[in-house]
Amino acid sequence: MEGHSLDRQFYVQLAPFTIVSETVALSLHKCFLFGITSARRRIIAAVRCTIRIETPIAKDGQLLVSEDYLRFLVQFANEKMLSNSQRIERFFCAFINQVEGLVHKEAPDSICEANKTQVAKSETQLRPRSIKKSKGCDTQARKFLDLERRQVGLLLRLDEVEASFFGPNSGHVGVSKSFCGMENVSSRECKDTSLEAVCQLKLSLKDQLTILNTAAQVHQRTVRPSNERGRFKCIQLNSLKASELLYRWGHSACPLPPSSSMPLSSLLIFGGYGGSIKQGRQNDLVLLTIEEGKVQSIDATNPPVARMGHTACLVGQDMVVIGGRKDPSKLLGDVCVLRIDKMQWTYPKVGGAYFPPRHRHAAEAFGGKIYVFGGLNNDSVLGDLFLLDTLQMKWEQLIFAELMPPPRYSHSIAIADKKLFLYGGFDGRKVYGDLWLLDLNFLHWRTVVLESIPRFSHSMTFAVGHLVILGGCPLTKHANAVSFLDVEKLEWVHGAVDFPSESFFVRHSATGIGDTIVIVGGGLSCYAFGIKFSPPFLVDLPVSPYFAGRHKVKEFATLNKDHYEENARGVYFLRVDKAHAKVCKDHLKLLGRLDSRRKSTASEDGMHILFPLVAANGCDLGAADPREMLELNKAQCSICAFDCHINLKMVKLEAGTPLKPLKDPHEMLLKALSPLLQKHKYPVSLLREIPKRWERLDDMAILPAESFTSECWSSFGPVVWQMVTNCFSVNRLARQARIKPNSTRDSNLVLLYGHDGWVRHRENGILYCFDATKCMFSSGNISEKLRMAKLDCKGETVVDLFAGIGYFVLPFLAKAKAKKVYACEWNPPALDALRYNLDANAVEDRAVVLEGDNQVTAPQGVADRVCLGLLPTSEHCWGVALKALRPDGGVLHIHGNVKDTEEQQWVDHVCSSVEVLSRNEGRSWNVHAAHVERVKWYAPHVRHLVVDVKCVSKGD
Ligand SMILES: C[S@@+](CC[C@H](N)C(=O)[O-])C[C@H]1O[C@@H](n2cnc3c(N)ncnc32)[C@H](O)[C@@H]1O
Repeated sequence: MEGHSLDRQFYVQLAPFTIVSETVALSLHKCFLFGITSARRRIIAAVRCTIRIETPIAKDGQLLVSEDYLRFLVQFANEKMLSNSQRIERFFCAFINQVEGLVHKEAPDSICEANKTQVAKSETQLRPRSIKKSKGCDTQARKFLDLERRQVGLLLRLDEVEASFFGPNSGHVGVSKSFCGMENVSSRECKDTSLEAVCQLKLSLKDQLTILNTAAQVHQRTVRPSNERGRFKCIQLNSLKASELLYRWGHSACPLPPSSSMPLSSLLIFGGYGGSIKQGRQNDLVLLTIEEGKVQSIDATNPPVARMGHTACLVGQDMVVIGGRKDPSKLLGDVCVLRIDKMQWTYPKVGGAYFPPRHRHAAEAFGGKIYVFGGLNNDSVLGDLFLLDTLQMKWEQLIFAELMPPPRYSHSIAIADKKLFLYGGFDGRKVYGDLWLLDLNFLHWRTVVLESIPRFSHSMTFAVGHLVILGGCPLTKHANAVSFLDVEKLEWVHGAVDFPSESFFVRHSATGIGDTIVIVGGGLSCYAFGIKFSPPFLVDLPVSPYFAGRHKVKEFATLNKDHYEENARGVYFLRVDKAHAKVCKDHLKLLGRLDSRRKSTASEDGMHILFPLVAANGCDLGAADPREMLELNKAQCSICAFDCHINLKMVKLEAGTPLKPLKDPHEMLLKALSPLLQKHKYPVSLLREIPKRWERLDDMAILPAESFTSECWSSFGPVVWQMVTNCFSVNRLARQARIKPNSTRDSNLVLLYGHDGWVRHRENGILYCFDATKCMFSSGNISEKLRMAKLDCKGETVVDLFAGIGYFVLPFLAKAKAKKVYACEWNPPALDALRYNLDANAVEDRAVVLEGDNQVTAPQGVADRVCLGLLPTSEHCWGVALKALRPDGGVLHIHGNVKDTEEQQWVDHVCSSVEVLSRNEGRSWNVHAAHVERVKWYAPHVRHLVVDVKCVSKGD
């Protein structure tokens, strides 16, 4: 910042890395950039990172912060800048590898080492980083890329562009104007590569696209799949009229089976980001008729909000759209249904479990149900599996005993042969190349250990008996690679598609229709110039010798066939005589073996009860010995009051009774966790540590203190906590503990899963934000907060001697409309939260925060009302409270924990003590208990009481 006169408003801004690049997210994750940008007349000094913080540092020529602070910021920014430059170095090293490959037309691996030396050399030449002035522009030279000299570079121009990067390693490419300029100089074989010359270059859009296409060529040449089985012809559909309607990404594409109204195979494309004139999120429908090669916009009544990153599945005559993102701040969790025959959108009411909003999830329909996995919910990467029953329009969350796929987004799922395949994705750090398989009969996950390449934002579709995987990030590996997974043999084969060089398949859609794959949209994002979309393509598979003659296992018409019928697989029941039914049921429940989604039933002879069993770990229940399976050895039988000789029999009923959705999280957890304990040979008695009740604060479930206390639970790693958070539909998990009996009443909450304990909780229209691991929050006090909120405190001054995070201060101000509240508090985390909450509820102008011991800080003679919300007692502060009251009296709200047999004595004791204390203070007041509020049970036989003590001047 040296050298700038501070004549405008300056900010130090810690802002998100707005290139929003998947490259950047990968290779520069959590990196920082520091720079000064000028936006109109405002100049911003910015440190870019993943969290946005903006600090004004100067205004109208005046520094708003101390020089020391400014120095600290600059030093901080420089540190970030340094670590960032090291990351950029690695990024450029990867880039130059690609460039060398292009220039030498060699495989890049062979020159990697040479490049490292090259980069190191060019780096020494290019340092130090000084600001050079050129005519008419203020330019800071950093590094640059000169293809002829094979040097890496980046130019930072402060007057036009902040800084951006050109990255072949992803679906997004950031190009700074200055960088393009350098590339442009090179491609035109211009000898003058001085910085000044580069700065003065003005690029046309055509030049910019040339740069992008050059990058594409770099990618194309790098792909050489090892076990390549063929190259596939690709027909570009840019002859299509109005094909720019298909220039979009993050959209959905549903194959429509031929029908009387639409006799030809077609694709129905919905939403996404694109647009030929003005780009943005879309809510339009486009029909692509494959055989005719026709693209047309379709009108439908009552369309939903525009979105991208949603899913659309075909169920019968309905296209069911789920979720997506309306804009960066608005995630959607809605279900929109398009009646295809009427082209009419409807919005059914969806019941069942809570389905958290999300985008970049994956969904697939089967048997009238839509399976939805993962996605992004703001910063939370989801790993849940939901099932939407489109007949009943009900969400159900499926909970799994075994390991399930870790959370991710931009992955893909497909269903074939009653198996759900899940592949790839990204969790913000790791790119996944794992393939998971969910058996839809037994709802059992397993991983398929196969050679596969990590990727995300790719596509997966079904064609010629294979799952076909195309495109995705990182681009260097997948630009034209296509992978096939034989769903019967679970074998991979790889091939390559002859795409034209300027096509990029990231966030595109690929739909298998017979032996053809239809690719729509996708592209690359460029920071400086927007998105370059790919034209639509058809890939014909049977031209490859590998696939020629292979039978088409699934045609798209059958794959997408609407079959609502309930899965009629056989279901195993445990038969037990009626006398032992209850104890058997309890034991099955405890083991998590009772399939509570099915009904128990009486046998035909009326003598027995049949309990439906959950299949565990894929074991064949038909072959299982019921006694062994239920761990009914002698010891167990005595524990669970089982008669060892009880007659148990396994019975298979061919048609399963209809599934009832699992609702109770306790039941869901029993089902999910008992096989885990069994597998690791832990005693089933540990299941008693699974909580039956819990509290919810924000997206955190707070479990009772006695939950999951055995060490075995944490020994499983995060998997158990993930299951529990899935069951409660939350992202964080904590275990309650008794509030510390210290003077600050600290929280003892243990965070079991999640990043931090900061929660936002809204109650009675008031926002309470605090760190739940540091500050207590008693939801049992809600009645008292409501009571205080209902008081009419207009014109009153209130003193809260134990303000905490603002439990009562906020109701007094926001609801009871007190004129002023003095808030005494001495605990720093509570003070942070209190100040935040006053501000967040816009009542800070009527609050005075008094930091420190209330014995010292409390005001005197000002209050109409004093609140003493401390447990177990606030007796040591009654004197301070009396002094705070106005000379003519007022009301004290005195809290205390009181034995249920001693309530009246306590009230009498409070009143007489207050009277004595007031007399000692020289006040002449009548003291009486105007009301006693029973707030909650604090412990067995101990109540949290509040007595309203009225002190009235004797003269009144
Ligand atoms: C957390 S609230 C109590 C809320 C609730 N009624 C309860 O006790 O269950 C009590 C707050 O008073 C604060 N506190 C206790 N003694 C104090 C003192 N002498 N001066 C200022 N703050 C005090 C604690 O730091 C704490 O934040």
